[in-house]
Amino acid sequence: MEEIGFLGLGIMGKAMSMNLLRHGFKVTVWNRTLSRCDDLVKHGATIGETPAAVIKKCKYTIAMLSDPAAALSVVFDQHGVLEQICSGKGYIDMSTVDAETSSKISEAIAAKGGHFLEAPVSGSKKPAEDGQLVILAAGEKALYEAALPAFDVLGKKSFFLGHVGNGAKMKLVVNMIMGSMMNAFSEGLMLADKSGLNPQTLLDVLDLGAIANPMFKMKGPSMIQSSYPPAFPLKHQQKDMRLALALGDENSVPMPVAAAANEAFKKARSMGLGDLDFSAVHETVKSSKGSS
Ligand SMILES: NC(=O)C1=CN([C@@H]2O[C@H](COP(=O)(O)OP(=O)(O)OC[C@H]3O[C@@H](n4cnc5c(N)ncnc54)[C@H](OP(=O)(O)O)[C@@H]3O)[C@@H](O)[C@H]2O)C=CC1
Ligand SMILES: O=CCCC(=O)O
Repeated sequence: MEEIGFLGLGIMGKAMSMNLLRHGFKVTVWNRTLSRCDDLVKHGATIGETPAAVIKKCKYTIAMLSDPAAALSVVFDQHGVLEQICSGKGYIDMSTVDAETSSKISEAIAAKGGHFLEAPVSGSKKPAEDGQLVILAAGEKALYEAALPAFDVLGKKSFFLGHVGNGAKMKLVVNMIMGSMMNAFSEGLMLADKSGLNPQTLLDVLDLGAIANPMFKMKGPSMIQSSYPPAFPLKHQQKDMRLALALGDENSVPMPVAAAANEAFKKARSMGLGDLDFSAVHETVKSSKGSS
């Protein structure tokens, strides 16, 4: 595969672009805070001064950005993707955004003769480092097939879900379920503790039963210690809950559990916990009245 551009070197983007470098891909990177490129340069990456410069140099460019506003800014703003995208060049946005944002980007890129694929991912920092992501792609099938050599390095499984928007929707449904589960898990840990049970024993019981899952196993011990090192920032989970609830509105789907979970994530953000891991929502349960 030709040289790959990579825009956005946060928790996920840094891990993913490092993985591409380790597997022999030539990678040109850009990040809004340019100093974040330094580590990648030490591992063989080249720096692009702007998103447009990266697009000009590379046949394919991946983006991994915070949210819809960031994804749109990198494409539409001065020195953005649109200034250099053209026929024969592909843009693959792996950020978690809503379908409308993906469609706006897709239409603008197509109008310039470029090619677009949305490909949000399931899996957090460690699966990104280990190339074990689940890739939820939608858009131009030919670009999906061209991207497979990179996707095979980045993930353990790739899905092609049809037209643009389906990848975004699938990702938001998955994260809505995950955010709702996290709140139930947090309340369960608190209930066990406050009713005189050992929360670690609860983790052991859960891990042997029908609801055993990697998230509980990985996050539980840290939550018991009130430790929330950011693998998936809470502010992004709350963004995903907000976008998922909007998707529910569009489709007249009642989602009272997700709405309650979103309120807890919003409360956590108001407590200044947005940059911690999304499991820090546990602090909102601990801070509730009567849980001194
Ligand atoms: N962390 C996780 O477990 C997972 C995250 N995701 C999704 O992946 C995306 C990235 O997540 P993650 O890496 O954790 O997030 P981070 O907050 O670690 O990184 C966000 C990236 O977006 C960039 N950015 C933010 N705002 C702008 C802007 N206005 N213009 C240009 N660049 C901007 C940041 O640049 P700068 O360094 O300058 O701030 C940084 O490169 C998000 O959509 C998230 O929902 C998906 C799966 C798992
Ligand atoms: O969007 C991030 C979700 C994190 C995960 O899938 O474990």
